[in-house]
Amino acid sequence: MSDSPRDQLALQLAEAVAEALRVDLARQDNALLVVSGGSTPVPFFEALAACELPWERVQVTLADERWVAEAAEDSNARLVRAHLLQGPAAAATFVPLTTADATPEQGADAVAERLDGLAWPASVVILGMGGDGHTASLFPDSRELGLALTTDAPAVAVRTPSQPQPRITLSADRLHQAQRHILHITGGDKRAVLARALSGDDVRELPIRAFLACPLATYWAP
Ligand SMILES: O=C(O)[C@H](O)[C@@H](O)[C@H](O)[C@H](O)COP(=O)(O)O
Repeated sequence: MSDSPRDQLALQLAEAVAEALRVDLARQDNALLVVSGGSTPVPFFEALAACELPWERVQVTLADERWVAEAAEDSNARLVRAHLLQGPAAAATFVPLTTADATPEQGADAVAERLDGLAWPASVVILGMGGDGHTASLFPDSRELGLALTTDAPAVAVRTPSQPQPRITLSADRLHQAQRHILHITGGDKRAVLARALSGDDVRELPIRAFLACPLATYWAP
């Protein structure tokens, strides 16, 4: 791992997450980690995979997923398997968010059942953020954003004009069921979006706002 600010941030974040998991595993049988996809998390995944943990007692799931085959380039499950579930970390229990169903609407109930069997509240939820203030797949232009922000169902199928594929996302309610919330972002543009989010309260404009009062630890590097 290089000594670039982003790689150093990934290392810090991995150490903090590993310590949080250790603390929780000292008092419970299993600990749940919820991670986001996209490009930002890759160095964090690789740094966390190298951390010493009782991985067989760690559960990992996703904050959201594109409804594509796991072999697809833009599958978040593929990203997690390729960069996090490697070496000793391969012993973790990974729960993906897609099924063999053709659509997320058809698969949502089966995904909800899988999720309910995990060690909620999660030890840590790692959120990313897009330039439009979306997090997980809570997109400002999703028809289902209102539902995803208000339902107590664990997962919601979402279709978003700005996104090429249908997606499934953990609901805001389920994402709130965590002991620690971390926002992992990089670059000046996202820092500016976060500053805008902090200066307003319309969650539908910038859905990341649904998590700013969690409390939310932000890990940012230029
Ligand atoms: O499935 C996804 O894409 C993520 O869960 C999404 O919410 C991501 O965190 C943001 O889009 C940021 O993505 P980048 O890290 O690629 O900028």
